[in-house]
Amino acid sequence: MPSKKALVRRPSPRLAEGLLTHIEREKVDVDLAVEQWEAYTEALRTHGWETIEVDPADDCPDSVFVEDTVVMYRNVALIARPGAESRRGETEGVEEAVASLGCSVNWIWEPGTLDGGDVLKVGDTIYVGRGGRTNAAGVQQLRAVFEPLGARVVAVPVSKVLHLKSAITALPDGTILGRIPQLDAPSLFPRFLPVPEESGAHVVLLGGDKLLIAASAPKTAELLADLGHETVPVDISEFEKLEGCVTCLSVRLRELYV
Ligand SMILES: NC(=O)NCCC[C@H](N)C(=O)O
Repeated sequence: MPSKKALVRRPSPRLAEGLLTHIEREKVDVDLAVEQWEAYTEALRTHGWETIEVDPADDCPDSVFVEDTVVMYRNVALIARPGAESRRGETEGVEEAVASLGCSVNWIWEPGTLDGGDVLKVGDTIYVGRGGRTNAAGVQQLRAVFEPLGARVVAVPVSKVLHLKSAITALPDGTILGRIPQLDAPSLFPRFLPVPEESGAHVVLLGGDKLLIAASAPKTAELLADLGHETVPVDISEFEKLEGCVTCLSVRLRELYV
């Protein structure tokens, strides 16, 4: 059954201590971040999504980036094993949340590591980035869970950005959005639309032609509007300072059977 529920997680008071890999640290305004998070969740609700708050994980600075903790395929959840040890404490609350929604639950086990930000679904194709956070064992375990359900898993090397979805996401028609210089192997993607801004590579599909996009990507928003999409900009500047993007602040559950 189609469903429109989205998991979100309130920012930790320790947000400003979040991990950084590819950018320099800038001061994060935690109060502003909370306001931006409220506006982000409100934008989801305005477009028909029921937001479900996972119990906060205040000791984990990066816990607001809830996308990294679980991968959903239909009603099957795969609990991640974050590549960064400081993020491992984030998964417990998410496991409880998906189990209470009636999802069947699987886990990435040691020695596997996998971050949800490395997983992009386009129809029944699941692209998985093998990079700084997701290792080969994590890729194998993801395959073992989802291929029997009919998914085709395509592994993609990622070395230039934090996660695969830092570099690309997909439009509702499956066109991949991104910037070629950030990709190790752009030819793996069959239909590719280059975007003018780095943060323009990230869209959240809200349903129909509606796309949530960062306010920091106005030229991309214009390009997408010109192609017939309706764009919904949200300011997530404080999360961008921590290598976050619009996708990583929620997990959309589109096919629950309960
Ligand atoms: N999926 C995502 O893009 N997640 C962003 C995570 C940012 C966080 N500071 C981290 O390094 O794990």
